[in-house]
Amino acid sequence: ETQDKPKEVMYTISIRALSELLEIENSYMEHLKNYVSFLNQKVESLRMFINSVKHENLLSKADRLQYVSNPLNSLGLVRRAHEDWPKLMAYIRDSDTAKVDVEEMHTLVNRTPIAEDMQEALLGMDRIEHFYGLKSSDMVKGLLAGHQLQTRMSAPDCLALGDYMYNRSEFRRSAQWYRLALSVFKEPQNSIARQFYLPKQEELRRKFVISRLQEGSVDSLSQYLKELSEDPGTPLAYLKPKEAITAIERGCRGKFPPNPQLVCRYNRTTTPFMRIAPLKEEEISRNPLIWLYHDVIYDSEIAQLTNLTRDEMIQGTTDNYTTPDQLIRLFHVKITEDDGGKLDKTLVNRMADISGLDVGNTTSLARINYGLGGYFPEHSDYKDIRLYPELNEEGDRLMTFLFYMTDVPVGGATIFPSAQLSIQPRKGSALFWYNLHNNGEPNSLTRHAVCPMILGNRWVSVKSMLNYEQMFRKPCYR
Ligand SMILES: O=C(O)CCC(=O)C(=O)O
Ligand SMILES: [Fe+2]
Repeated sequence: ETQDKPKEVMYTISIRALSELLEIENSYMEHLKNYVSFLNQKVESLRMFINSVKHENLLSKADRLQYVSNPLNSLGLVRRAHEDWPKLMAYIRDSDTAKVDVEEMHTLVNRTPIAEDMQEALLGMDRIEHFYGLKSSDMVKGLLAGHQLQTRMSAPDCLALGDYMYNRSEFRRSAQWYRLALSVFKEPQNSIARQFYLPKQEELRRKFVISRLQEGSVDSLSQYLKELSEDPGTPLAYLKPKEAITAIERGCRGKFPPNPQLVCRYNRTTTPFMRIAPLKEEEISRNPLIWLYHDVIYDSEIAQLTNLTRDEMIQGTTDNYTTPDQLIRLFHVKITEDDGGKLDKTLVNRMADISGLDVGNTTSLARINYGLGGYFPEHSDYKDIRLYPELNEEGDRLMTFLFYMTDVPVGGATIFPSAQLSIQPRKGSALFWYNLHNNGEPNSLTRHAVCPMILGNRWVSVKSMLNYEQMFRKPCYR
């Protein structure tokens, strides 16, 4: 436990890092396989030894006396006791090959997630279930928001979620997960899990009933026991009023009205560049002003931008942003300063060409990778100069430019809850919006969020441009 962990210990908050954890598991399994084949050899040798010393028919005292009356038998017996037994004990105890594997496995265990990582993974699953209003019995079967995966959840997974929900006082949900754990646990392929992780079935039943009692009453005990015997797909009754769904949740569930098709055209006019290389441009909204562009970043550029090692990225948290509420981990991020690589400059110049804005000494480019159930709560990219007078020098963040570097098949939309807009990432697209009104005041309709990730590997590249640099370039939109 006390061994030093690597600097960046979280895996769950970026898919890139999770793939590293998978590599670690692969080598763990390699050593475990070696160890098992070593054990097999050992078992084989020991079995041979046992077979060479057969005493089955020496059950009575008379038989035994007869046996040792034979000097060859007695010699063998004494020699085995003197020479073979201690050798066997040493053989059973250790072996250099096994030691190496066991030590390696210890090292790998020390590199694997800390308790926080486990909590983060459970939180991610919690969001997926809650934000999208999914049924736990669907999730167990790999059915996520209408998308069928070839993966099923195990009984220990269900139990972990049950305990997690219970500890967060989500008692209806914990009861559902416990009931699911019970039913998955009965499946034959879970026999190992049964031995390793699961409390007895009775314990799970008890946890279910306690969860129900937390919100219900002892008078209804027989009803809860009846629920327990029902199919785990039957939703449990609400014993507490159901919470209303929030605007963000509605947006993430695809309940916003479809984005109005305002204009879709080839832009040939904003800058001289666009007359040579016209862009597929969609006007998404007039207030706030939002445009979406397609095919503005090449696959080769994306490959280069997303080729980052663990050491190069840091953990992004909400305290770096204007999110009001709780501190949460957002993603892994790499921030390139203004004098960053050649490719960064290319991208920044492209943003300037597309937007017609001067990107001068802009804020830095961030490359971001989201993780399991990764979520960015509602926030603004502007800070509001009236609240932060120190921004007077450079001005607030006039606009935000977002490159989508991957497709996100399920979940992970960028949404503007007040403006009721939702944009699904498409590889190579870019989203661009004004955070401020023409008079420089913040437009609160630009507050935005990222819906919890369900399926995929979400990479974006983001940059903001500051207001005062634009004095001579910003066209006045109305
Ligand atoms: O990932 C996204 O879609 C949005 C990122 C974002 O809002 C930000 O970096 O400020
Ligand atoms: Fe943002």
